Amino acid sequence: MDNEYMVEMRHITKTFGKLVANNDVSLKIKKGEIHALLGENGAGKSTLMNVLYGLYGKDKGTVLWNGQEINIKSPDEAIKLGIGMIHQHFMLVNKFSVLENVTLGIKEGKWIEIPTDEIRKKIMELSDTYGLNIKPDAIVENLTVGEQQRVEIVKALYRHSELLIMDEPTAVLTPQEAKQLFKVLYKLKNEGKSIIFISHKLPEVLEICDAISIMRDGCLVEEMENTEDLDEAKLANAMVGRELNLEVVKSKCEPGEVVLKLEGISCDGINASCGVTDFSLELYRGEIVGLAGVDGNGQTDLSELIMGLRKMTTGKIEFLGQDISKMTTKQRRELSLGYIPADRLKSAMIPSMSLTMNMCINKPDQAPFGTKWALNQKSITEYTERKMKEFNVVAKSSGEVGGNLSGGNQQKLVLARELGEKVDLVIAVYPTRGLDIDATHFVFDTMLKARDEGAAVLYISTELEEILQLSDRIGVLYEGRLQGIMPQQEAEVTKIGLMMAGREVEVK
Ligand SMILES: Nc1ncnc2c1ncn2[C@@H]1O[C@H](COP(=O)(O)OP(=O)(O)OP(=O)(O)O)[C@@H](O)[C@H]1O
Repeated sequence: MDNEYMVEMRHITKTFGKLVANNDVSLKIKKGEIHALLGENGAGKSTLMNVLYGLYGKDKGTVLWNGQEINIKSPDEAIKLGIGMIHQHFMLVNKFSVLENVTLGIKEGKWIEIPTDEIRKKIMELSDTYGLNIKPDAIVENLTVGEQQRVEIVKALYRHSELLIMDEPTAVLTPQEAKQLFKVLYKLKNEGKSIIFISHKLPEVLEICDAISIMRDGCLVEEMENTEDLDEAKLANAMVGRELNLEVVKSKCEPGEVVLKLEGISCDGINASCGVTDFSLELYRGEIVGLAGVDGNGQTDLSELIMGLRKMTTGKIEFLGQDISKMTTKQRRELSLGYIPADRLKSAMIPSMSLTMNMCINKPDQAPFGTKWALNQKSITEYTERKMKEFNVVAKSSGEVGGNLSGGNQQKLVLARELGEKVDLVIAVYPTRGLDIDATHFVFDTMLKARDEGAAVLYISTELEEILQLSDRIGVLYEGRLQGIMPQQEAEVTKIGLMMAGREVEVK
């Protein structure tokens, strides 16, 4: 008999030592539906999906695929069944072509040579059918993040996936790319395929999902159909189990002296990035300057240039009146500034190291962490545990490795390290990416607190809503240039939108 459900997970329990990441969770996914899996950071969503995909073994429970009980022991087995998973951090080999990535790991029967022409044809067919716009011979590192995600989709479809698990697929996409992705998802759904959609962005969940399951503290607490009367507040409250205050309260901006002065700074792009061209900006004490822009317009280049991680080809950088243009990154790090880089797992922390080591990583030779001769483990642990409490970092212990924390807790640890002491300057790039509502508001509060204590904050984000809520002045970055800057009161969404698309708009 044909089964209504593509997959049923029954009473799944998964523990990591004493931590119960999934506690008796039951989840049913119908054929031909987009099913949202929601929950705060650390609620257990990724763990449940990793169990389904065979990355983690379960302690208890059963999984049914098309009504048949199965026991998936590896991703290979999951893929063979028709389960595809697209992780937040893509699993592509950057130096390889799309075609090479698609075929990676496939054993084509008895073929000695891979039938390249056939595969190329098939990729082009899939790309056409689903409007993915993917060229089989393009090299992955030259593709935008949106294109790389579409390569992941092609890869899954090439392997005949019937169920696609997508872990925060829009976190790295521009609004336009997200819309394009939704079209692909609708098409897949209309063909009877199912999608599990993990997201922290409630408007898009309400826009595209048919059903919603909510996890909290490892348990599945609610399942609902996406009906007319459902709204963001209801979802948010169900996720956290209490009424949330989502208001951003800001004191009046009273700018002081210039903290950071960027005078015509430039750097070349690397890989697919556009670099920075002749960028000038003064940042004052006690203000937040929000820098809006579509991803890939030089955001990372700019922040890395300020931090001395990139070679400056023109210009001058002053910090509190001192020319720091020639300083090394280590010397800049010793100034009173906090830097939150865009890529949490690659640039902000070392996932395989403990939280204590991640806490002292920038200044291991300084108090309270140690001297140039030795680390003071006791003092590092005490400091880390105190800051973890202050910044609500939830982890088994300070000895836990960073990679085992949920995204929100990783980011809170980075904030605790960078803004745990009073600073004069904050450079934050996409600081809320992948964070749940509560953690996002924690980031907002931390930024506003730094501003109120006299820091100048450069807040770089692709989320216009956030920029409008937090900033005192708003600039737009387009192809590595400052397209314009205006006081928050004069910022209109349409005006900024046009500037983000590279249009010249008059600003006072
Ligand atoms: N490999 C692991 N070893 C130890 N603990 C882990 C491991 N993976 C996850 N955890 C823990 O299990 C809990 C659930 O984490 P999980 O990543 O499933 O949450 P999530 O809901 O996906 O969060 P996010 O929205 O931040 O991605 C967290 O407390 C996390 O620290």
